[in-house]
Amino acid sequence: MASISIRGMTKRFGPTTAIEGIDLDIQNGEFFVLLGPSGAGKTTTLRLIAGLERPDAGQIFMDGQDISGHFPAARDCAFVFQQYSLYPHLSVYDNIAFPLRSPMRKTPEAKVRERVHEVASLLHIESKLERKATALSGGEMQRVAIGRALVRSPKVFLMDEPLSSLDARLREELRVELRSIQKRTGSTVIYVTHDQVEATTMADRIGILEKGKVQQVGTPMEIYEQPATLQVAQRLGSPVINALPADWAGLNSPTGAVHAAIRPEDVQVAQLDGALACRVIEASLLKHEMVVERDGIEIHVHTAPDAVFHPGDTVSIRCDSSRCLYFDAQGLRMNDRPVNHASLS
Ligand SMILES: Nc1ncnc2c1ncn2[C@@H]1O[C@H](COP(=O)(O)OP(=O)(O)OP(=O)(O)O)[C@@H](O)[C@H]1O
Repeated sequence: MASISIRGMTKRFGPTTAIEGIDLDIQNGEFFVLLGPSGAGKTTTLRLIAGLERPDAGQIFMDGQDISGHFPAARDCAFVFQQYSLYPHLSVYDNIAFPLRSPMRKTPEAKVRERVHEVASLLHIESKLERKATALSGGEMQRVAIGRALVRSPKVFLMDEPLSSLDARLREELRVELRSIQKRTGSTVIYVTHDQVEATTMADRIGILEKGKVQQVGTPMEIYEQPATLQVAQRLGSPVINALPADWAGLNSPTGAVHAAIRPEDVQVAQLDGALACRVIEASLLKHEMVVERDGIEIHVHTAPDAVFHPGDTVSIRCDSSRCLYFDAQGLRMNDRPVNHASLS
C-alpha cells in the first residue's frame, strides 16, 4: 500500500493534450475514483502512474519518493484493464497464479495455491479454476482478470473501467465486492469510470477530470453538494441538475449570476407562496420523477410516491432559493448552501 502524488503532469499525443498540468494526491488506503467523460484523460493518467506512458512534464511520487523515472515493474502497481486480458491457453487457476510465479516473485507453489483459492473464493469463481480462460462468460473472465490483480499485494491497484463490460446485475454485485475487498485489505485503489453511480457508491474521494484538467477533488457528498463549477454540478446526480437562466421567473438570483441550478429533489411541487404554474411533459410513476415546462424551459422534479400526474396537467412548483446553486459567466459557483445529508443516500 502506498500514497501517490502527481505534480504538474502533462501528456501530449502529437497535437492532442491528453493531460494538462494536473496535481493529485491520493492517500494510502484510499479508494480514489477518477470520473470524467470520454476523452477526459482518465486512462492516460492511470497509464502515467503505472509507467506505461512517459509524461512530457511533471513528476509522480509514491510514498514521497519520486518514481517518475522508474520502469513499470519497479512501481509495483497492479493494473486491471477495461477488457479482460487473460492468457487464453491457460486455466483460470494458472491465469490467477501467473503474477505470483513471475521470476521476480518466485512464490512457493503451496503459497500460490493458498492465495489462488483465497482470491477465487472472494470472487466466487472457485468452481471454475480448472477451466480454460476462454470457456468462461464475459463476467467470469473479468472476475479472473480482477483476481489476477488481487492475488498479490501491490503498492497500488489501478483499475480502468473494470466493470464496464458486465451486465447491470453483475456490475452491481462486483461493485460491492470490490469495495468490501478494498476496505478489508486497506489497499490503495485508483479507479477510472465515467459512471457516476460507480463513482458515488465506491469512492472515498472523487477527482473530476474534464478535458485533461482536474476540476474538483472531494468526497462524493462534497462534490454533489458544493460543486466548484456548473460542469461539475452536471456530472453527479440523476436526473441531471436543472440549470436555469438566473433571471428565470420566480428565482431570486444574486447579482452577477448567469445560471441558477437546482437538483430535482429540491424543487417543491405544491401550492405554496411564490409557486409557479408549469405544464407536465413527462411523468414516470415508477421512478417518482417528472419533467415540467414553463417559458420553454424544462425542469426535472421528484414527486411524492402517492402523487399521480399526467402529461398536460398543470402543476405548481417552487425553487427554494436556499437550495439553488448560482454560477457566474465562467460557470464558477458563487454561493455556499447548507449540506443536505439525505440527498446522496
Ligand atoms: N496513444 C494515443 N495516441 C494518440 N492520442 C491518444 C492516445 N491515447 C490517448 N489519446 C488521446 O488523449 C485524450 C485522452 O484520452 P484518454 O484515453 O486518457 O481519455 P479517457 O478519459 O480515458 O477516455 P475514455 O473514457 O473514452 O476511455 C483523447 O483525446 C485521446 O484521443
